Amino acid sequence: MAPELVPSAMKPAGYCTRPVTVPSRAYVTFLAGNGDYVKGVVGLAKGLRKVKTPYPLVVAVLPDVPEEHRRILLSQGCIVREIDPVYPPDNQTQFAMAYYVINYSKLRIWEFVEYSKMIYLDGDIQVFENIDHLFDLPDGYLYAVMDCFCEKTWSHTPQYKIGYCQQCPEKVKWPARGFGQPTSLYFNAGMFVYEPSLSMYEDLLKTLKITPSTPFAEQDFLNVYFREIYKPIPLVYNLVLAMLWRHPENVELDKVKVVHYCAAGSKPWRYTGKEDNMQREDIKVLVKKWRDIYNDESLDYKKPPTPAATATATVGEAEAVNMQPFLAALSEAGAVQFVTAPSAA
Ligand SMILES: O=c1ccn([C@@H]2O[C@H](COP(=O)(O)OP(=O)(O)O)[C@@H](O)[C@H]2O)c(=O)[nH]1
Ligand SMILES: OC[C@H]1O[C@H](O[C@@H]2[C@@H](O)[C@H](O)[C@@H](O)[C@H](O)[C@@H]2O)[C@H](O)[C@@H](O)[C@H]1O
Ligand SMILES: [Mn+2]
Repeated sequence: MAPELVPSAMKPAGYCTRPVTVPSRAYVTFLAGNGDYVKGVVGLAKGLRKVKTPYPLVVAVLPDVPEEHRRILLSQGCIVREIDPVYPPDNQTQFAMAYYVINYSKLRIWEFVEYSKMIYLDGDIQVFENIDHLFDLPDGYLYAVMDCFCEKTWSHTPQYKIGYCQQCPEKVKWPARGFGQPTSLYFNAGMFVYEPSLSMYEDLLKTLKITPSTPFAEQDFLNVYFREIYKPIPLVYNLVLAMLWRHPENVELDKVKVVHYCAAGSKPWRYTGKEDNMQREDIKVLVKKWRDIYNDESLDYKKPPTPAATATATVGEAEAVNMQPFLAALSEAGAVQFVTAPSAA
């Protein structure tokens, strides 16, 4: 994006004449603990390199991430930023997964205001095709892919109990009576496009303090907080693996750009094939695709040459994407109203 110049009419006397550069963009992920998720983040860093994005990967690490893991991430060209944990208010909630309590710390990424726009990706996500064009989506919204309510992890919810899922709203309709308002569109918080903002960051933390925690932890919280400005984007940007067996009619696997290895047993770096659905051919193919990138030494980060040489070097030409057809297609997708970019005029 060209640096913004301040129009001369607006320049008070003695105003600095250097161009005001627009803050930059980056991908961001979250790493906690000293376990094997660091492999997920290394895989993500190499996958982003493979699709030739010019934008860096920032890794928000909790204090418990060991020095050795931080060194590995730095050696893979990541920007490592330590964050303090964020804890939800004490209450007796039963999280869908006990470790979800650490995921509230994801909220710290709203504080990364040196970036004008960021794409958050879980450490168990892989980007197989360039998605840089998402950075050009109109500001003022949070963009993410709709989740699925059909896995057992949702058995605590009313929608699961009646077999309702937003992925197939016609199959079992939300009952007119007795169930209150239908759940507004609900996104998977493993991937989203957002704009860091200190005021929003402070409000998020203030709001969290008075919000009882719920089974899907920060994902539930983010869905409530952003319900007015959430804009769904197609599932090609975050294939929650359960969609393959829950809603195969909604999935065109060869068009999928981003895969989210969130189904039980699907984390590629510890896949054994023993859990339900893990012997499926498509799962085996997707795990191998992830492992091929992770093991590809040609995708390891190479320190750029001396500054003089880097003045001209390009990190890799991500193809320029004209947003209009993409946005028009989103809206034509029909199922849900997608935002369209304001006309160029
Ligand atoms: O021990 C852990 C658990 C989770 N995470 C981070 O938190 C994210 C959300 O957890 P997870 O992806 O396991 O949730 P799921 O999407 O599978 O529900 C992960 O992708 C990691 O980025 C981590 O770093 N260490
Ligand atoms: O802390 C709550 C987590 O909730 C979400 O994971 C869930 C959700 O996707 C369900 O729909 C699936 O059924 C389930 O398997 C999966 O674990 C996010 O992916 C993760 O980033 C994080 O926010
Ligand atoms: Mn995940």
